[in-house]
Amino acid sequence: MPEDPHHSSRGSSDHTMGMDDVARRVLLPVSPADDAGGESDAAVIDLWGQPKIPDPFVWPQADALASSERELDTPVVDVGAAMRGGDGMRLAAEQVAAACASHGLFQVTGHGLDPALARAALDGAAGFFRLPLATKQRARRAPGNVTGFTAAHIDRFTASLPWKETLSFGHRDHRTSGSHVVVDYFTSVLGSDFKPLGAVYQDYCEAMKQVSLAIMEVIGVSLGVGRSCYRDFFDDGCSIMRCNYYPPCPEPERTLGTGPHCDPSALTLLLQDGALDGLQVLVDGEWRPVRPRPGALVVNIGDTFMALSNGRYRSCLHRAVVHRERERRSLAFFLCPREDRVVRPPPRLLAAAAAARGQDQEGQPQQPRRYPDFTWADLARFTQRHYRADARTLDAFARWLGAGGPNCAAATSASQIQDKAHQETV
Ligand SMILES: C=C1C[C@]23C[C@@]1(O)CC[C@H]2[C@]1(C)CCC[C@@](C)(C(=O)O)[C@H]1[C@@H]3C(=O)O
Ligand SMILES: O=C(O)CCC(=O)C(=O)O
Ligand SMILES: [Fe+2]
Repeated sequence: MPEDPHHSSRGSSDHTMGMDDVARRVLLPVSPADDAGGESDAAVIDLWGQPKIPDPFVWPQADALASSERELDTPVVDVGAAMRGGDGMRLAAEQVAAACASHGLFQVTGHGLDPALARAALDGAAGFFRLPLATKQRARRAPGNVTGFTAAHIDRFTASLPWKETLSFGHRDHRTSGSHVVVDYFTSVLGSDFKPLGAVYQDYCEAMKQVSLAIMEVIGVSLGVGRSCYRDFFDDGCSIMRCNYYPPCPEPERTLGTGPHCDPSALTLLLQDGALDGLQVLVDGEWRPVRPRPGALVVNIGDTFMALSNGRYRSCLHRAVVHRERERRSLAFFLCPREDRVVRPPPRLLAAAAAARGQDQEGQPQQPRRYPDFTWADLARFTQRHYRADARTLDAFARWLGAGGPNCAAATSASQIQDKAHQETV
């Protein structure tokens, strides 16, 4: 790491900073007017050593309610065996179909991710979040943009703040883009000292992209549209990589690291660090933990894929809790289509579904569509500018599009129907 993490610009350089000292300060806006957007002045609040969490971090009771002790039963899919075809693919497709039709989450092994690269990516995140706030702020997220560094999303929201820091950046395959976009991002916003860290994440993203495409082959088989249908759709996609850092929290039962939501993207590959759990999925009214399995990636369906499967595969409703004594890190790779690609279920999927219901001959040649056509650019804009991603993003987005979407003033008010606590503009 280019800067000495033990030297803090946060005024606490008189003690040695360890892992547990990372990022216990968040930015709080000076006045409500600062929330309107733009590069506002911000005050710094030190969370370290506070006996209680500041009010904006307190989540409404319903969201913070108890977690179940019962681990979620998730299939472990060997994607390496699936790629070899035959029984491996058949079994994988069955496992994926069952998980995605119920809660939308499964785990993957046989993915070929180099453990040394996984370790470098996790350690790189630990090192980054240990840096002085002023250094991290060089990558500060610009208003309306998903990429960059944020502390508790304080620049976007005023209530139900998540107890976390994040660093997000876009990825486009080196193969299709011809450039190393992640390396370029790190060097341009953080400086050339960060080129090696950028290279780690460039490699990590390339690996995650390949695993995602392999999973798309399995998903295609599981939905009866063949191996290449969804793989080809995402081949030239752009994705988002997010490093999540959850500091220890004095009142973990009153706040959340990441609130209840469905990922707006298509597919998420999550790497959890160590044995500390935090990710939970809502099943039959209970928040069930997904315990980290050594070497496995957690995979979940997002809203964009739910639309691409015409609602057959469920976007996974999940959240992340925090801990009193221990910090937690996770790396999320969000697979997204190319911004301008139209998201609509493949005709073969709609026809097969209609045939299964005996409607292919006359009357209704295709299964009715559950969601309108959209582009990832529009959904991304909706979640960054008009709506805080939650459990109902896709339906709210469909209503917003119905009211005119990005081109219509009325559409903005349509996006404001939701719960005030969850709806803030940037
Ligand atoms: C497109 C996106 C929006 C969020 C990041 C992501 O890339 C995918 C997941 C979304 C998010 C994590 C869902 C929970 C709420 C959120 C605000 C967060 O707590 O980080 C979401 C992200 C966002 O930055 O809007
Ligand atoms: O940290 C986790 O386990 C989950 C994070 C998450 O859901 C997200 O970043 O979208
Ligand atoms: Fe998520």
